Formats: sequence, C-alpha cells, structure tokens
Amino acid sequence: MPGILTLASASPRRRELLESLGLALEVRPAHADERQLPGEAARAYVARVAAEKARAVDGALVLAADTAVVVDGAVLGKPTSPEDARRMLRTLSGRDHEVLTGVCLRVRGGPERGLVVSSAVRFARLSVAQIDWYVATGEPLDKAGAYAVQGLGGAFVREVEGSVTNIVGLPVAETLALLAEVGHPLPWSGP
Ligand SMILES: Cc1cn([C@H]2C[C@H](O)[C@@H](COP(=O)(O)OP(=O)(O)OP(=O)(O)O)O2)c(=O)[nH]c1=O
Repeated sequence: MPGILTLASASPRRRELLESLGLALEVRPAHADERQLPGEAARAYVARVAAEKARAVDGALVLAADTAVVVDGAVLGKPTSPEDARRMLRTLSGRDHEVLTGVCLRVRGGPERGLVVSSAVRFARLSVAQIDWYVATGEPLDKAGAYAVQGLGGAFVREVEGSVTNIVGLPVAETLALLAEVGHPLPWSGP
C-alpha cells in the first residue's frame, strides 16, 4: 500500500468528490502549464496536463486531473475573462460537445497510471440575455467551457451521456478503479 493519497489540485470539486466518499486526502495544488501544444489532440492534451500536475507535487501517491470541453475538435479550457466566458458560451449554444477529463495517478518509485474519460453533453440554445446573466453570476469563470453542470449552468444542459462526475472534474468510478489497482484502500474496504 503506497500510503497517504495526495490530491494535486486546487479544485474544490475534485476534493469534495473524493472526501464525500470518506477518502482521506492531503491536498496540494499543482501548477502546470495548461497551454495546448501545436497539433496536440484533445485526449493527449488532458492526459499530458494531468500527468504534469501529478509530477509537480511530491508524495507517496499523487492524483491529478485535467478537464476540458471539446467542441468540433477545438479545446475550451477555463475562460481568461468575462468576455472569454461569453465567447465560449456563444460557441457552446445549441451544440453537442464532449467533456474530457485526464486523470493521472503516480506512485513514488513506481509506474504512472493514466486514463481519459469522455462524456457527451447536449447544450441548450442560449439567448444573449441568458449568457449575460450567467456570466454576471461569476460561476463560469473557473470552469472549463465556462459552465458548471452541477451549478446554475445545469439550467442549460439538456442531456448528458456518460459519467457526470467526469464533467464536474473527476470521473469517480474510474479514479477509484485506479486507486484499487495500486492497492489503496477504498471507502468500503474492511479494516
Ligand atoms: C464543464 C465543467 C467544468 N468544471 C470544472 C472542473 C475543473 O475544476 C475545471 C477545469 O479546470 P482544470 O484546469 O481541469 O482544474 P482546476 O484549475 O479547477 O484545478 P486544478 O488544476 O488545480 O486541479 O472546470 C465544473 O466544475 N463543472 C462543469 O460542468
């Protein structure tokens, strides 16, 4: 058993998803360059950034993730300003898109394990008034694609196919499977 789990993330969502299950965590935000490389495909991009975040933090067992919204092959990360959030929401309006989360689990002195989970989202058509209102709430500003399915942005999501926790930032079932692979105790493991 590799020891205490370190979550290399500043995301309150990732922390809550794991802590609500009763997993003990040490949280250490990781700083990684989140720019997409020229010609880098979306799946490779989220996998690489998750691995870079996991490598940026020291620990016996380090978990990190990166979430991006992909529409027609274009990657939308977190908006850099309210105007950028408006632009992303105009792009997503009425469009089906994909949300990808790359997850990386790094065991000190051992191999790195990674996976990418994809969920499909059908987004409502948004009016200018809806976009202005939503951006003014501030919710979009730290979210990939400028919306939060778990928050007010849920009002714009018509349909989701695939993992919901993946959209919120961490595919929980798949992450627990990775932890089980390295022998980390799960909430339902006996003493
Ligand atoms: C699409 C979507 C994204 N998000 C969030 C999940 C992620 O926190 C964020 C994407 O940004 P990330 O860069 O993946 O993560 P982060 O900067 O919040 O945290 P860290 O890098 O320290 O781990 O968008 C939602 O909360 N709800 C949603 O519906």
